[in-house]
Amino acid sequence: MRKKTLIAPSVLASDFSKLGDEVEAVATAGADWIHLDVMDGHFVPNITFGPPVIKAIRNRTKTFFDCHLMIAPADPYLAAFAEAGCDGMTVHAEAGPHLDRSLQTIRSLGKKAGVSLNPATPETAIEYVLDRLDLILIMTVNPGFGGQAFIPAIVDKVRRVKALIGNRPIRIEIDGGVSPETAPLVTAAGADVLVAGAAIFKGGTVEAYRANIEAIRSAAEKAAN
Ligand SMILES: O=C(CO)[C@H](O)[C@H](O)COP(=O)(O)O
Repeated sequence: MRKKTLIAPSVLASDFSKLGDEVEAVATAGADWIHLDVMDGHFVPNITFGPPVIKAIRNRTKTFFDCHLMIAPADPYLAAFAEAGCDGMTVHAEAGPHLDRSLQTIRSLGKKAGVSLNPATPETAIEYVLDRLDLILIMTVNPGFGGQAFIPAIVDKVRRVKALIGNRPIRIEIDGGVSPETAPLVTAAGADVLVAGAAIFKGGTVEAYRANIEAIRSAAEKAAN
């Protein structure tokens, strides 16, 4: 049965001077998950935040914290992110030589395990770890910055990943340049979790965030496959 499309606002586009308020606002506005972009200035050319900041905002909502770890190496920090309050942790297939071990560690910490693929990484990189996965995050921009243009060529990868996972209960998440215009392209191809930053964090009020979330959700659901 088709899964309901989940909308995960990316806090990268929020006002960091009031991060707790922003997280609470999008949760109130109907976000299904909160997407937390962790960047290390090494795996990606930008630096954001780590476990102490996640821990500080954890008590602002019970909404699922979807933690996207754009860091290398990831393994030494997984326990700290789990302790800080991440509900799911996604590591990059390109971030280290021991992806299978990273995924086993995430599940052993009692968290949902995800893997992310950069635009240039083929889906074959995850063929042998499918049974360790709860989520596959397909990047539709090169990671590091919000507000970039969606890369249309990646829609074909979404279709291939959907075919690769077969009947496994793995969610397919899209991150980068998601808007009411691009969302239908990826849900038609099989995606069921949409991360969006710039398209949601505009307007600055709960009402505006609700309208932005619903615009993506409604466009996505009409095309969902
Ligand atoms: O992971 C990211 C960048 O590495 C962001 O989550 C992503 O780019 C979302 O931002 P936007 O919707 O503004 O493109």
